[in-house]
Amino acid sequence: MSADPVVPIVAGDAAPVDVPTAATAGVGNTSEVGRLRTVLLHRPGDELRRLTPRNNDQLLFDGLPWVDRAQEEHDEFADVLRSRGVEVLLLGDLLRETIAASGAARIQGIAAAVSARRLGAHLAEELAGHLRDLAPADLAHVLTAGMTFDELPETPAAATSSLVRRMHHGPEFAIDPLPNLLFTRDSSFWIGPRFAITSLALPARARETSLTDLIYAHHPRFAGSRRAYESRVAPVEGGDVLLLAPGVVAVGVGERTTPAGAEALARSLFDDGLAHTVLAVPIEQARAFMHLDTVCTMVDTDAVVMYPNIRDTMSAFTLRVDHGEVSVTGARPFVDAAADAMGIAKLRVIDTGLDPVTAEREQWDDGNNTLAVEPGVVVSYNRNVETNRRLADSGIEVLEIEGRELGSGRGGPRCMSCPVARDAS
Ligand SMILES: NC(=O)NCCC[C@H](N)C(=O)O
Repeated sequence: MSADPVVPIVAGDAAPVDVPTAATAGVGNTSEVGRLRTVLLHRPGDELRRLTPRNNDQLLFDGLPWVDRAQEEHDEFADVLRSRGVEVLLLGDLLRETIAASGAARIQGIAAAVSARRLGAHLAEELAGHLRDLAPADLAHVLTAGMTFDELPETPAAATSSLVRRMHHGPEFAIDPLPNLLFTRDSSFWIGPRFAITSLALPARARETSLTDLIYAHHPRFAGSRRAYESRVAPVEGGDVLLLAPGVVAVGVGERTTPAGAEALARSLFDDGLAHTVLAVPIEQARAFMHLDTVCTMVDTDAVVMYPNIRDTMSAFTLRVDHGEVSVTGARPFVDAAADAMGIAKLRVIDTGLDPVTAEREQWDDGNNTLAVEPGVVVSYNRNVETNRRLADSGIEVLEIEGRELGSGRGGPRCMSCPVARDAS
């Protein structure tokens, strides 16, 4: 496998490091706002049709989306990105192609989905055998939408010899669906020329990474790409990871990413020369603030939009490496720590000036969860009228999309996108 070519970077007051550039054409990402070239989305499918009033909380949705309408909204989102010259990769397509191209990927996906703990060894083996024979599109469907006991293949032996099958109710899941695949931001991210497979904190999402993992490992599109961050020990979710500038990474620590996860990620990025500074940003352990990108996203090379109600309290610990030793300093105000690490005089916080109640409502509806397609141009849900108006008043171009149904999963444009390639900003 080829080594990553390197370019020296110096940012802020940190020691210069060599940050690798892309070794594989069409991948690589060192910024939140550089012109977006390629992005990974997931068009929501039948996995959303699995949501019921009985399981939506556990599956991390706040309601039951109208699925056809959610798909239309998602198509509009993808079209807005395409209209800006962005190549849109769809996870469902990549999954199908990967399974078609690689027997190892097929086995890997099945192994992660079929649990002997739930099904018992006998039924698990039988189901795995059935899945191994499915056409790629059908297997991809099972891996994303899951399978109920009612949908298990009929075999004479299973009807008589599987207690598990006899005792489970038909609509229960033999394989859980993955409705949160929609939020491609969280299960992987690209940093420099490499992809990182994250480690998702909650059981409802844990299996998502088995799919991103097999796609990056086996899809021909990513041949030659190398992995960053191998640790599965502690949770790290992509929504908590912001690439503030080349070599400077902010990591939210709260409901999902833990201190151990942030530290493991930092050490791994330092070891691979992918970062010289990591800012660990404490965020409240609450559903409304589940990831750093629910309260703060970059809208320009030196500007963020931030939930006003935390603006004065957001802080950061600074992690750096010097001669092989990691040092942790702070905590100090996030904007100051970020500006120093980025080597800029000031990190601008767009002044949305909203009253606390409007701010709280629009934060809940992902008003601060913008996706930049180039510096100063972001995608946002249209329902966040006041936040979007303030962004526009500050010179940020806002490309509005409908999020009435998509928003029921509690994620906005940044959550629903995993940039694979951006220009340097
Ligand atoms: N980066 C993000 O904030 N992603 C949104 C994830 C929403 C999903 N329903 C979850 O609770 O994990």
